[in-house]
Amino acid sequence: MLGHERTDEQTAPNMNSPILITGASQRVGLALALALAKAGHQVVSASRSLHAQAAHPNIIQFQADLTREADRLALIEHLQHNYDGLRAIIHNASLWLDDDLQSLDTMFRLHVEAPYHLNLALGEHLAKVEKADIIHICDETSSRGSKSHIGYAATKAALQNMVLSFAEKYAPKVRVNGILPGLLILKEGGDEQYRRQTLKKALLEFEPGAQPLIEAVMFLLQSQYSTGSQVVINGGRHLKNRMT
Ligand SMILES: NC(=O)C1=CN([C@@H]2O[C@H](COP(=O)(O)OP(=O)(O)OC[C@H]3O[C@@H](n4cnc5c(N)ncnc54)[C@H](OP(=O)(O)O)[C@@H]3O)[C@@H](O)[C@H]2O)C=CC1
Ligand SMILES: Nc1nc2c(c(=O)[nH]1)N=C([C@H](O)[C@@H](O)CO)CN2
Repeated sequence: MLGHERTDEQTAPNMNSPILITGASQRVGLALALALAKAGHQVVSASRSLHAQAAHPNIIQFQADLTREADRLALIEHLQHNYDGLRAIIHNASLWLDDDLQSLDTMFRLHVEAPYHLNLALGEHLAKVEKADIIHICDETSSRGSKSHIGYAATKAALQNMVLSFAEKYAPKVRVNGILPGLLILKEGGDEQYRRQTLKKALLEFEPGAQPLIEAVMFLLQSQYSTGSQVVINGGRHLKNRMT
């Protein structure tokens, strides 16, 4: 289901090869979709919910639960039948769930199965565009694990590993890279103690918001010589409190 149809009088910028962003109904993904739209890109945003704030002439919202194969197939068909190609796919959709078997299954479907399925199905559509990119939004936690979010860190590690495989599979027409954030935006409603503890985990002790990720995406979209790479944006967290 489309949430925001462009009216005819609106200029159709680059309508024939949009950027697909998964999980752009809120927070980082929404800010990224708006930044890309304002930069002149046509954006298709796929999330379970539609968001009024994502209403922009360059943004088409497509309602999909990406843990469901049927929804992914509908999204793939929409992209293949309505556009000449794809400029990029940005796998941002994610759930940061506490550990239990059901949550692990859900996060595997969202962080691993969905990007795997969409990348395999849309590789040829990407290759139709002069310069095409796939960007996996991972998490720098994967490099060290997380005792409080074991399933989340493991599934994000799998997402990070797929950067390597798809970079080799799709070179040279499609570039595939990962972005590894540390803290970006804290969850709403968290307590002050958690906030202070989290900020202190990095050398740069502040909550940066979506901007570092937007900047990393803009870099990768214009980069001519990056594939199979990881862009880390973690405020120096890997250097804090080292056993020197
Ligand atoms: N926030 C942070 O500090 C950090 C974030 N990251 C990563 O950055 C990215 C953005 O983070 P953030 O904005 O906080 O993420 P949020 O958890 O706030 O939002 C995730 C997005 O994914 C979508 N989503 C969730 N489940 C599904 C589903 N089944 N199908 C389709 N879409 C789904 C949500 O939309 P809807 O519910 O409408 O489906 C939402 O738009 C994520 O990949 C996250 O893992 C990494 C490190 C730190
Ligand atoms: N999908 C999400 N992934 C992550 C989130 C989030 O809100 N949604 N939040 C974090 C934390 O902010 C963490 O980086 C610091 O505690 C990690 N991933």
